[in-house]
Amino acid sequence: MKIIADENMPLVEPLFADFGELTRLPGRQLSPASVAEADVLLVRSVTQVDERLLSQAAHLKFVGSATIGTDHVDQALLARRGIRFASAPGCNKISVGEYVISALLVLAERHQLHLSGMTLGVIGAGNTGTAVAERALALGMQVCLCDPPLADAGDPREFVPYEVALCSDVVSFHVPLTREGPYATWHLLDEAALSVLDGEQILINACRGDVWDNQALLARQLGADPLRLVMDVWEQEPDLLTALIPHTELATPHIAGYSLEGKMRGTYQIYQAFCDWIGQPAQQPFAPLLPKPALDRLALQQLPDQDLLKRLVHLVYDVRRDDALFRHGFTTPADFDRLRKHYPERREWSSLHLLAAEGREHLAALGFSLATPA
Ligand SMILES: NC(=O)C1=CN([C@@H]2O[C@H](COP(=O)(O)OP(=O)(O)OC[C@H]3O[C@@H](n4cnc5c(N)ncnc54)[C@H](O)[C@@H]3O)[C@@H](O)[C@H]2O)C=CC1
Ligand SMILES: O=C(O)C(=O)[C@H](O)COP(=O)(O)O
Repeated sequence: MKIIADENMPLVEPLFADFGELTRLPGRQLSPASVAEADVLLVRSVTQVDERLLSQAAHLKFVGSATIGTDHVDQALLARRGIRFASAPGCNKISVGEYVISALLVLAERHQLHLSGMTLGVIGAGNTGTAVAERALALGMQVCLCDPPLADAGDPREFVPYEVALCSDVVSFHVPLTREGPYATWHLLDEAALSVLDGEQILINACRGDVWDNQALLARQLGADPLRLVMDVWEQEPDLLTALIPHTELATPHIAGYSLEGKMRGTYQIYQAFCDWIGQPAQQPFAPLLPKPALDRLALQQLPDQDLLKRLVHLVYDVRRDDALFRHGFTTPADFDRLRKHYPERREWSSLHLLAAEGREHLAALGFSLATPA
């Protein structure tokens, strides 16, 4: 079996080498010729899996994308050609949740805001949106959810219309990119939506760049009442509207989901789907594949208040690191891909085991691991 895999996927060798001949290639440069002989294709979000790419791939039987988003894959084409497709739903939802909370803690300090009591509108209440909502609730924020598809499908949670969610102090977007249908998300934040916002509001995009009209946003930022923006994703990555960057509070190169755990879970979920497809049990367990974190144990001597929580969160992951790397290291589209390829290790909060006498439920609700006294 010939397996072609994106060079930026972790764990491919230990999980897939036994199944055939493995070739690793840069995902953005995959061409019809390079995948022509493939039986199995393993990609990330930068590879457009479409008619053109698969035009010579006569033997292809399985495509796996180690990502949550699937807008880069023509799934109807794969179905027509009888090619099995698997993505990795939820694989990096914790990473996205932690990115958003780190960003909120940074902005709260910068603008002297008290998160507890502030309102958060979550647009898209699936895996990542829920991960954000749960952590924000644990910080005392008032959360409202906007998700018309789930509301229409009878999800028992309470939902508000988009216009209502847009009035929140913080509005965080977690929708898939869709261009058609009643719930299309392309340019969900357009000139009209921007016109109802005021400059005190914080807007976060950690889903897909095209969900926000970047030109309309730049026009808004150049006016008298700019918004407080946190942008992880951009229209036309990696060739983005660079003029926007100086008008953001935090800017990063599409790494919200890049915790080590999140990336590894993505490959692992594809491995599970692949094993299921070939009718074999997934032999390898996930936990032993994760390396030990540099910092894994800490004892707390006081109740974890907002300030201590902020310090704990930023001990594990501080979004300002990624913002600084991006602001200083990004000039050309190639830099965008380089920063992503050489992304420094980042662990999830659960990698830190806290020994705490008080506030254990609160720490657990945020996603830290609790250590048991020796
Ligand atoms: N920046 C990054 O690194 C990452 C970005 N993503 C992006 O985030 C997106 C969301 O991820 P998940 O939450 O895991 O997906 P999900 O599929 O679990 O949830 C998406 C939710 O959005 C809702 N939705 C769809 N159209 C909507 C609309 N017009 N208005 C409001 N809600 C709408 C859906 O009903 C669904 O509940 C992914 O599709 C992916 O594109 C995901 C992971 C990492
Ligand atoms: O999972 C998703 O969806 C994402 O957006 C990924 O985190 C993006 O990572 P790459 O696939 O572009 O490496």
